[in-house]
Amino acid sequence: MSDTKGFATRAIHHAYDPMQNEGALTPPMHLTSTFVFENAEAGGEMFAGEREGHVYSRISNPTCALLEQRIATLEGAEAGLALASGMGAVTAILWTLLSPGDEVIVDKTLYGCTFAYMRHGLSKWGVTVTHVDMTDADALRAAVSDKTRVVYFETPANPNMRLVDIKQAAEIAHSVDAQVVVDNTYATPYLTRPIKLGADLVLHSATKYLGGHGDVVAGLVAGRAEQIAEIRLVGMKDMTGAVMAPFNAMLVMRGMKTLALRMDRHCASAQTVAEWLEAQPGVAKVHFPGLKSFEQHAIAKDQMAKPGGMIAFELEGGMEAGISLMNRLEMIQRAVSLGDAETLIQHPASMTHSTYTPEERAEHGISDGLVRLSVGLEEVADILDDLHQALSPEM
Ligand SMILES: C/C=C(/N=C/c1c(COP(=O)(O)O)cnc(C)c1O)C(=O)O
Repeated sequence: MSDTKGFATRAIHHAYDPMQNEGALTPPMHLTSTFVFENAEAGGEMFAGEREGHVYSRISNPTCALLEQRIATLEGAEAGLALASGMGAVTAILWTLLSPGDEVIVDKTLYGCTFAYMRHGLSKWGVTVTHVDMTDADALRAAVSDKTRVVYFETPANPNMRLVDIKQAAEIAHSVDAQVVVDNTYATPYLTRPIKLGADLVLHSATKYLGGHGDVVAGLVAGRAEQIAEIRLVGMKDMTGAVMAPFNAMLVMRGMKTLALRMDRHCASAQTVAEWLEAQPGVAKVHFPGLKSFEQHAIAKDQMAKPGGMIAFELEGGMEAGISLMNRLEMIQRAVSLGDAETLIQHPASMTHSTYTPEERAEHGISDGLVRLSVGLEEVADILDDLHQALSPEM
């Protein structure tokens, strides 16, 4: 399938020909841990990198290889890499790129475990981690130096939705030859393609929108072929071992076939829900890229094809009101993760971002009252009804 076809078509057909696979419409799963060499010399040549082919599934696997080609084409990258989880992707990249004495500059708001890895993992190994509000270009410009190896951020940021201008951040990072690593989990390549805007590497928790059905934990990376090969052989094979199982690759590929369809629905419903929430008297603030009140609304309109399916909001009654709202919901599920068919709600301060101390949460813009909503694929009227009854207990 040539890369000239549209997004949804490539998500379904790219790099797979049924007639090369016994006519099977869906790709076969290679549930094998190892691969046989035709002779001893061939085995030696493969280990030496002198011969193409699969050696062992902790290095590569044909089912994962097809998924890697799919994420590469959707992100507009040369190559892709499939890993066991989003954190597998984060750690495999950064262990490969960074050495003691290096500096990584990260945005002020990161997913909780990414924050913990940066703050309590990398920094133990002599890497300096500096948090910067990357929505402020002058702050980023002032922070980079010749010791900066990586500039890292999420787009939008989990959980408060802050949006970094990718093109601008990449220009600043490249002015000191730093690598730009963007976590595109929230937007997906359907809404934003960071490589087109100057990023060097893109990563995903494919657990989320790409898998899209709450049935797999997985990670993906996309970027230049040479760099992906290095992350595969160093960060994935040796330093983390965070490899994706072929069965999980099948689940993610199956999810990706409907990514465009699902994102259209997530975005449309989230816009309706965000506007409804903003009009409710008990709601103090709604953070959603599709709202005119959103701080980086102009960047969102420019950088995102649609505003996404994630909303963060705060109630007038703060954390107590947020917890009570969550406990009164009947259809919307109280669960972490995001990007599923089911609408999910969670409380970052005590759940996904509990890795931050209260002081760190205050410093990083994660208020105790913040509630995070992953708007699912149910009828939007049913989502609104559930929120309405939970917000107005006297009903
Ligand atoms: C429970 C998990 C949540 N998030 C995860 C996550 C990861 C890490 O992805 P794995 O969970 O390792 O696939 C990486 N990058 C981003 C922007 C994420 O949101 C959550 O927020 O609810």
